[in-house]
Amino acid sequence: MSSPPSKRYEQHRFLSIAELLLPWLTPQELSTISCTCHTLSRLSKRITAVRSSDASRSFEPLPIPFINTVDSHPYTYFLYTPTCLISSPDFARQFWGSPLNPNPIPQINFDSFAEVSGTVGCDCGEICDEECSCLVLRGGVVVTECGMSCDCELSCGNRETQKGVTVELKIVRVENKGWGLFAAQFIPSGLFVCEYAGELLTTKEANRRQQVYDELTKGGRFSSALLVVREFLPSRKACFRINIDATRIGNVARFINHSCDGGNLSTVLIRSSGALLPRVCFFTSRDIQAGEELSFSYGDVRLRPEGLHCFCGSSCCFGIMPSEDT
Ligand SMILES: C[S@@+](CC[C@H](N)C(=O)[O-])C[C@H]1O[C@@H](n2cnc3c(N)ncnc32)[C@H](O)[C@@H]1O
Repeated sequence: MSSPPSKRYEQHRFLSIAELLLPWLTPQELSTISCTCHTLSRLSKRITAVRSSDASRSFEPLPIPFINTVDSHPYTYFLYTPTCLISSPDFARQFWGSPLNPNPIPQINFDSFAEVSGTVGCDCGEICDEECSCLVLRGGVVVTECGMSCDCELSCGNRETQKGVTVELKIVRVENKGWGLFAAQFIPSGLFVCEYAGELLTTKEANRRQQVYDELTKGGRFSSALLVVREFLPSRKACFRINIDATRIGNVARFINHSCDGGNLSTVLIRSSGALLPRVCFFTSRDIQAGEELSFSYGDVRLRPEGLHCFCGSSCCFGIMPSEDT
């Protein structure tokens, strides 16, 4: 007769299974499970520490930590995507914060919707130069990059916004504003910081969600990140609109707060060869020192008495945040 497994073996097996399962849990679920025994409580604490050390969970080239000296929130939970996607109900959880495997190979199914089949890119070879047919400048700013239909590699110089977040950033808890995105190094003017990534929505769905978010915001303690960007013709008529919701699925750009003076970031719509839609990208509009908060203007201020109070602190602050008329 074989002897029963030792207590040590049972404990080891229990821990191995817990280490595989717990990184899939939300903070609420982790907190509930951590009440059940010391082992799970210790493991939950280690997962929380790993999560706070990198909001990007290795999707970006550099870690982007949460720093909080204001209250007890260690991090905000959301699903990470480095670029926009069309969400599906299957994408409901993401493995995040395993102490044993803190840098899993990120797996996201980048939808083929994004590619326009049959388009022709450049044929420069591995690396493009200023003669590249994909390169389009508007007001000195590159607005068209190489893309899926080109032969060049990701290392090509005309793909500046496709390499993820390459400047050091941190997410800092700010009095009255929740989290904010901050520079953790000097960033010169005109440099790419990050894309605004999240779920691409139809205007109908964006309107529906905005109403839900407005209601939740009234209850306090809820922060949404639904961005609407419009492109205008020289006649000032809007010709294109893109709705990106980073509230549930997004990237670090979801932490950028509003500033009434326009902030220190400018928004540029970048198109790339073969891609169906442009991407909303943030570039520094002036030199930014290490430790400065990054911000941009959320849009026209419509002074509504029920609008959120603005704490941007700029000398031209309107006192109320712009409300997007979606
Ligand atoms: C895209 S999120 C920015 C990140 C957010 N602070 C957080 O903690 O997740 C937008 C929300 O941040 C807050 N926020 C942004 N800018 C603000 C400002 N200037 N003053 C007060 N709250 C601000 C509002 O709650 C707003 O709905």
